[in-house]
Amino acid sequence: MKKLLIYLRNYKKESLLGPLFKLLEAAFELLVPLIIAKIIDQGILLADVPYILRMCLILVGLGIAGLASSLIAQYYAAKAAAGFGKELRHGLFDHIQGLSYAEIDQLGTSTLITRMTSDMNQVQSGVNMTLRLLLRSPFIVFGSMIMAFTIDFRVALIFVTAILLLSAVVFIIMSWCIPLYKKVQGKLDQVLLLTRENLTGVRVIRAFCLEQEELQTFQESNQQLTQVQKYVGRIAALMNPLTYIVINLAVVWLIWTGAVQVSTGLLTQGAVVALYNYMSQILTELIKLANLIITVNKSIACGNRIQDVFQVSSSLQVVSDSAKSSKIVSRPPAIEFRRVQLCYSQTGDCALSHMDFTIGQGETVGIIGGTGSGKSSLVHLIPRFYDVTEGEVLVDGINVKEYPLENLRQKIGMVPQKAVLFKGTIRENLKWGKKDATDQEIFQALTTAQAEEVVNGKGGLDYLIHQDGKNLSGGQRQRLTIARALVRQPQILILDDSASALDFATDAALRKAIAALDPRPTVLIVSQRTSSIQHCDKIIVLDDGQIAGIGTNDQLMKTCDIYQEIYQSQFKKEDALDEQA
Ligand SMILES: Nc1ncnc2c1ncn2[C@@H]1O[C@H](COP(=O)(O)OP(=O)(O)OP(=O)(O)O)[C@@H](O)[C@H]1O
Repeated sequence: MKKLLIYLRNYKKESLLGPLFKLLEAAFELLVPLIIAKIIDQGILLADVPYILRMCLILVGLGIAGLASSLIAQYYAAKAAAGFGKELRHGLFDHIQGLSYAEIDQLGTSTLITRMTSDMNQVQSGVNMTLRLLLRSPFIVFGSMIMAFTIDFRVALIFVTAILLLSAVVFIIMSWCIPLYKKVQGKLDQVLLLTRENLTGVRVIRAFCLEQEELQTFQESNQQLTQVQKYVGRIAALMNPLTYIVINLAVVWLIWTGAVQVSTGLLTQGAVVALYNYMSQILTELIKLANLIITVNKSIACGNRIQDVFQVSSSLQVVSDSAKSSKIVSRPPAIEFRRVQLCYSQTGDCALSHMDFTIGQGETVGIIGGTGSGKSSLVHLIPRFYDVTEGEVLVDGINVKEYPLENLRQKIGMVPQKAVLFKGTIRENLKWGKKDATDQEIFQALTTAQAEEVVNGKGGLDYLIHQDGKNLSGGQRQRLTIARALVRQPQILILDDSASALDFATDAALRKAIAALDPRPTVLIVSQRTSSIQHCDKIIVLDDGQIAGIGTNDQLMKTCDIYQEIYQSQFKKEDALDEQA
């Protein structure tokens, strides 16, 4: 958590002025009981009305000065906390963006969202409250005690006893609560995970009539969260009654001792009232301090969760110097896999092994294989979404690890399996491919992607896409994501099963348009359909993470059993469908 405080560096002035003005406010407050004592002992006792009025004016002055100091302190503390929150959020977001898929998979998106939102808010309010109360409350508590000592030594010992007892109560309750706050945030992660999965998968859940089961699972998770929250809440709720008991006993003891001292003439009535006021101030401040400690502890628990994310460093070792990556190699293969192995976890089986092949410049290569055979894993290695466990992946003759990440990814147009679009206009979405793309360039890409009619049908590039592209069909989304990748005119175009929602005719037209591009990119088409890849220059057949065959359609039909099986099963099906039609 301490390391996060670096994000306050641009708010040093505010972080200093906030607590200082709070101290000033506290100092004014500490003077009030003394003035009241004077009004009682001198003004009321001697019936000196002008003196009473003068003192009342001083009280009003102290009140106004205290209020002004408090407002200024709140302003600076809020400014520092909001600024801290903004910079920390920015820093965390930036850090997460730099992580590879492997770390993001390992952490999980739900917990990252909780850490970016709920944890972040908690840390921000912790900083705000700390700046306002961390100095003020102890200052009032010890200031009141010192003031009590200046009034009467024996009575002041009551203060010392009360403060020691109160500190013990606060300490015990806090040590009980702190570990539980972390647990609460963990349970919150689970609830968020379920919420997220249910909201994104709502159609599937309804299609399978699983609403009741999902509701049940959610209720169980929510119940667990509530139980931990209630348990912590009950312990934390002990704080106020216990502190009130201690303080009220101390007040009774104080009034008793004070009354005895007044009757023996050792203390004035005004002094007893002042001591009583100091005791009340201590009570108020200790309650604030206890709340501060609760908030700070929650913030520390949340801050540590954020810190944990910062501690996860990216496994992608990125080079910043582009000298090596820009060296000229004469007509190297566009892509080369050398003895590549990829294992997602150290213990589990490898998703890919013994991958050895080259893809020439401008070649169109199909990648086919059963479900889970490693097709997506293979193409993810090219833009370095994941790093190989063993071997090398080369682009234009250079190991992908030797490229600055941006240079490498600039070369590649990636169309992922899931067509993801963002809230915004079609134009904004397509400009993700190339920031300064003109409408003409966008329309060229749309034409190649067979998406021009989609855009025209929606009234043009200013059509507003809803979150996750919900107002578009699956096929429309796919065409737009293909166009987005084409806008940047990539050297390498990867279509990861991204034409699955297109009908055969559109799929064929798309392949034809891509083949006609000038300059012609190197194209990798991942597909489950033989019809989509059979005309490729080369086809790589994967089986259980290994290469089962490489060659053209004709070669593979003679040499690769797996390819023959896939081909025959699909063509029989398509023939049957044709007959039915
Ligand atoms: N992020 C990941 N973490 C752990 N294992 C993964 C991850 N992604 C894929 N795998 C595993 O790697 C293997 C290959 O998966 P991959 O997605 O590459 O297959 P695929 O051929 O593209 O499948 P499909 O055609 O169904 O999309 C599978 O066993 C899968 O469970």
